[in-house]
Amino acid sequence: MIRAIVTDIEGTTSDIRFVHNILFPYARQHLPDFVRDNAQQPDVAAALQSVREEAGQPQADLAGVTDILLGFMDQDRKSTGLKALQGMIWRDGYVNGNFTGHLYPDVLPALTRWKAQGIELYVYSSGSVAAQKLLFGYSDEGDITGLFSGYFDTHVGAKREVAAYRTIAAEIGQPAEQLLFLSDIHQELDAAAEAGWQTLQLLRGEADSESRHRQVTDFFQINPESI
Ligand SMILES: CSCCC(=O)C(=O)COP(=O)(O)O
Ligand SMILES: [Mg+2]
Repeated sequence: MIRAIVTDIEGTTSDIRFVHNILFPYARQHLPDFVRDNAQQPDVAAALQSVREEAGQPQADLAGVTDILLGFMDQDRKSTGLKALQGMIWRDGYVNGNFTGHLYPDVLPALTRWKAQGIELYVYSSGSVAAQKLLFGYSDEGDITGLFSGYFDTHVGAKREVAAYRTIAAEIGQPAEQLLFLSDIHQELDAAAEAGWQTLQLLRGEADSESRHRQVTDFFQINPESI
């Protein structure tokens, strides 16, 4: 019996093209000014220092750390410091109405149904918890953050690491076999399965013949009672 569902965002609840064609370019465009204007704020300073350490350049000046961040963006590196800064930059974009968080049309009805069935809903994304709350708070369907009982980001570990799923299970407080992870990336599902979780792969685009996980093309095909 599934007690909680944990969902990925990019490629699962939301179109990869929204993240890569809207969010990432917005963050890239505003990053230099944001770093220059906010570097003294404690949360920004902490994220910048984390990026410097991750790059092995603890003394990098603001121009240097900005270059490091632009390089991390080019690599789509799931850096906790970069992700924190992206979330801070996206806030203005959401609040000013430049964009809303993309949701596939099947997502809200399914989440609402599962919640009504007594299943707790959580998010696990490489995007920071703040960025997750913005995407769902300013979504195409309005503020749907009330559906979620909690959010996890790379502070619990990377999404391809088994330990991250053990940590999340402990925080949710349910046995791993009663947790269902939804993701488009089979390597993330491999890690969750190794931690004892149930898994389902969302195929929103291309097929994935290397995957050993059950596959669906939308949330409507998911019945937690039959897993
Ligand atoms: C929170 S929306 C932005 C998502 C993001 O920054 C990202 O890197 C995608 O990560 P995911 O783990 O959702 O695939
Ligand atoms: Mg994904």
